[in-house]
Amino acid sequence: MSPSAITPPPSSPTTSSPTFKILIPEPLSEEGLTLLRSSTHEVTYHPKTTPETLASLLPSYHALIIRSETKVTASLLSPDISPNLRVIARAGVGVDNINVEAATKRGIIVVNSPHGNIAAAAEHTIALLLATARNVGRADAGMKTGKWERSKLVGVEVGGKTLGIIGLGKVGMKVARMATGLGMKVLGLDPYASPEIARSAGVKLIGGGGMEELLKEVDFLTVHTPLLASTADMIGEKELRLMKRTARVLNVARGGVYNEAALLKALEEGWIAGAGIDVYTQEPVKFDEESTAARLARHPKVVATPHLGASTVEAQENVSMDVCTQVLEILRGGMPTAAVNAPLILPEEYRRLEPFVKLIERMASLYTQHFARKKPNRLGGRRFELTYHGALASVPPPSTRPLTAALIKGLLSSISSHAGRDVNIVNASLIARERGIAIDEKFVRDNDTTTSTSGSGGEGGQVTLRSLLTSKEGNEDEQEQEQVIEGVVTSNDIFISKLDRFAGANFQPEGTLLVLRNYDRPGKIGGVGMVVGRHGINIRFMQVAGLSNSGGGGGGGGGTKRREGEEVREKGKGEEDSKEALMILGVEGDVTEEVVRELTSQEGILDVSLVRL
Ligand SMILES: NC(=O)c1ccc[n+]([C@@H]2O[C@H](COP(=O)([O-])OP(=O)(O)OC[C@H]3O[C@@H](n4cnc5c(N)ncnc54)[C@H](O)[C@@H]3O)[C@@H](O)[C@H]2O)c1
Ligand SMILES: O=C(O)[C@H](O)COP(=O)(O)O
Repeated sequence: MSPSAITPPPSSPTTSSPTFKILIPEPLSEEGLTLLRSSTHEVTYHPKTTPETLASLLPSYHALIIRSETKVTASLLSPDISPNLRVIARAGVGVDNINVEAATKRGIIVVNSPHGNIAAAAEHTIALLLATARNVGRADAGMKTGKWERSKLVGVEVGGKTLGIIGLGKVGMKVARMATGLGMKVLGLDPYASPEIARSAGVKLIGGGGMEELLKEVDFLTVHTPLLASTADMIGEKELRLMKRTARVLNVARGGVYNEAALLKALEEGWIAGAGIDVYTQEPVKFDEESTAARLARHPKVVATPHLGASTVEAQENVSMDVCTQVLEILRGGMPTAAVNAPLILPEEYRRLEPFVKLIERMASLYTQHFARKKPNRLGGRRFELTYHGALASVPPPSTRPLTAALIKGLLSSISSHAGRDVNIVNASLIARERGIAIDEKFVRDNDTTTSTSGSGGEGGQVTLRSLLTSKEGNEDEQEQEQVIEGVVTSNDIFISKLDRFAGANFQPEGTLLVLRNYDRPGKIGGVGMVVGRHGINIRFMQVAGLSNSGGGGGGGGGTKRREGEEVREKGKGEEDSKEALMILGVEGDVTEEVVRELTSQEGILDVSLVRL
């Protein structure tokens, strides 16, 4: 995945391997732990951390990997308790134990493993279905205490019976397919389910408002929705009273989708025949407190398991690898594959956007370091326009959020005044709004620009970053009114093709660059070479860009405009000397302030920017 997509280490060069701190306060499969330990990061694995210990540990951690028992509350997510937290990873599906809204406000990415334990959860549902139908729990408990009970434990068959499934998502659909395989008739209720997919799995989808119809008809009921405000207590007394007295219910979703008190009453008073329960409103269930959850778990008509839906070797390996991979990716500035609080970007779509993300981030960082270095606070009050040409314009992506997030990140990464927060896909637009940075995007389908990316195999393209002042301030330099950078993606590389009024050079935006604006006269290159050589700095490459014909913004083009102080230095030179050029040097070595000062004082050098990308 991306080497440099969204969240950089704090003020560290992109080439180094930073060390972050990762905390795992719950059991996690060894595969992911091994992956984490093979990285440069510091991994703390304390699988039995109490909430109090968690609060005391969190301040120094950048990543938190949890399962269902750790409650990540708004207070744990306050900046004083978790100031460094960048990512919360849920090694599983349900994120109802994480205050996702509080995380989003702080730009903390929440990721999960949406597929890793689906088969396990569906199989466990079927296990509870059969166990409930055939009294497997009670029979086993009896045998353990020496009881040979047969007549008391006569069960029912599931073949030919009707199963109602509320929530036809990943787990629900898998349960449906398994149930039809057992010869069951399946009714489904899910306002968002696709009728075609349901039909293909042999499910009869009940239309909106069909809950009553479904409850009256089913012999078994299973719920597979997430726990949300809209699904909490979805099956309560009213619903349970509608069911057949012989019906059995299953919960492998979340404690709370059935009202536990109503369920207990239904079992005690015989409105239904039994239940298979894996999840509870109180976890772990406190048996000594005789809570409703404990009474349900102990009830003779209940087959109870202690939240084992995802507890298979295979599922735990899957979720562990899924989230650990994502955590490492996020910590190195890349994109997660399953972020809960970021737009869904399919891996193939992200692969397509990745070089553009990298290009735009570098263009924006170049912008800040070249144009705004003397007045970084001037980023606010500017409008940034991203114009996409070529492949991105011909087939626009479903979401450009990675691109605009890369813009904000690039603009702000070289100045550390964005309230200590990392910029990422989750919080980029919020940070931009706070800083008064406006962003526009345009797609231009012009054949000319695609030809400029020849060799790109159709996946290349050009991006123009144009920055405009939203309000003209009294003493604003005319050259600051509109500033332009153009960049190009070819199949393998990214280049800057135009910087301000200067084009004709194609340089790779990486490493340390010296950008010198000079009068286009002989001898300049030699003078610059002497200065950097004297300071032991190697020149990796050198490119010269001339004034572009179009002018391209930057104060109206033409190239004859001088900035304050320039005329004094150039006094006495002829008019032909005033034509400007841009020299871009890729350098290696310690470029100090002194080097920049010396270069600036060279005759005919108008301006020097030191850019680190
Ligand atoms: N017991 C376990 O160990 C275990 C393991 C895995 C998943 N789960 C739980 O299973 C649940 C489902 O997981 P999933 O991966 O299938 O999720 P999913 O997002 O793929 O599916 C959820 C489905 O619920 C539907 N839904 C939402 N509100 C609804 C409503 N009011 N009425 C009917 N349908 C509604 C959605 O449209 C969606 O199709 C989650 O709560 C998850 O935490 C539990
Ligand atoms: O939502 C889930 O993925 C399951 O409930 C699994 O929870 P667990 O990771 O605590 O087993």
